[in-house]
Amino acid sequence: MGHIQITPSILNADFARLGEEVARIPSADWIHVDVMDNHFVPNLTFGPTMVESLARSTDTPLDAHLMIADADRNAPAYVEAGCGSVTFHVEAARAPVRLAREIRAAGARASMALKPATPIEPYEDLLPELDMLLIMTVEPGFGGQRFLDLCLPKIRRARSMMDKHGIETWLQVDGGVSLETIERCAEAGADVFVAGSAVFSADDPDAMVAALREKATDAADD
Ligand SMILES: O=C(CO)[C@@H](O)[C@H](O)COP(=O)(O)O
Ligand SMILES: [Fe+2]
Repeated sequence: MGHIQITPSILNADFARLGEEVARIPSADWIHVDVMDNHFVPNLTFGPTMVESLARSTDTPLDAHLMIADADRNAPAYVEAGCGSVTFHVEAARAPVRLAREIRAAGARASMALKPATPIEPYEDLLPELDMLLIMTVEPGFGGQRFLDLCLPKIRRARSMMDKHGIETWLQVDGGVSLETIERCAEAGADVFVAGSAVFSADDPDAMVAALREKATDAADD
């Protein structure tokens, strides 16, 4: 398991003041940017041009979560836009191995996401091709949804597969992560935590990042 990292999602931030919003969370390890195309998910956010501007406005690396169709064709633009990590959904990729290799070759960390109903087992042999696996803990598309406990066994199974293969792939969880749910995720083996509404609805977002980090670290150490 890697060290605990907190990656706040800007989905619930004020899009008209994104630079200032990101500046409110200096202790974030990454900034999680949710790209939605109103096709793969029923919601629309922003594309590579805006992501490129955001990348230029902060020293914190960007973690792009692409909820877009035809990931094979569309994902490389987010490496070019300056993201340090690019996550595509396996449900939207025709050739996930080729795409992961392309993202790595272009200079970013390659990551693959699974929706709650997508099993991990068919992808076990593919894990060494990835720098990170994202297990969604809500149906992708919206912030502020309730955490799905039914995803916890999949997180445990993914962590044992990684241990079995002796690989350092990070295991990220995304959706409904809060002070109430983060311990369960860390105990199950997650080490990278996306939190959107928990961080941006807090009076002090950076203090919330610290509180989430402390809870996850304590749970992972137990
Ligand atoms: O990818 C998504 C939603 O599809 C997430 O990144 C959410 O934006 C996280 O928000 P919260 O569930 O933490 O409010
Ligand atoms: Fe996300």
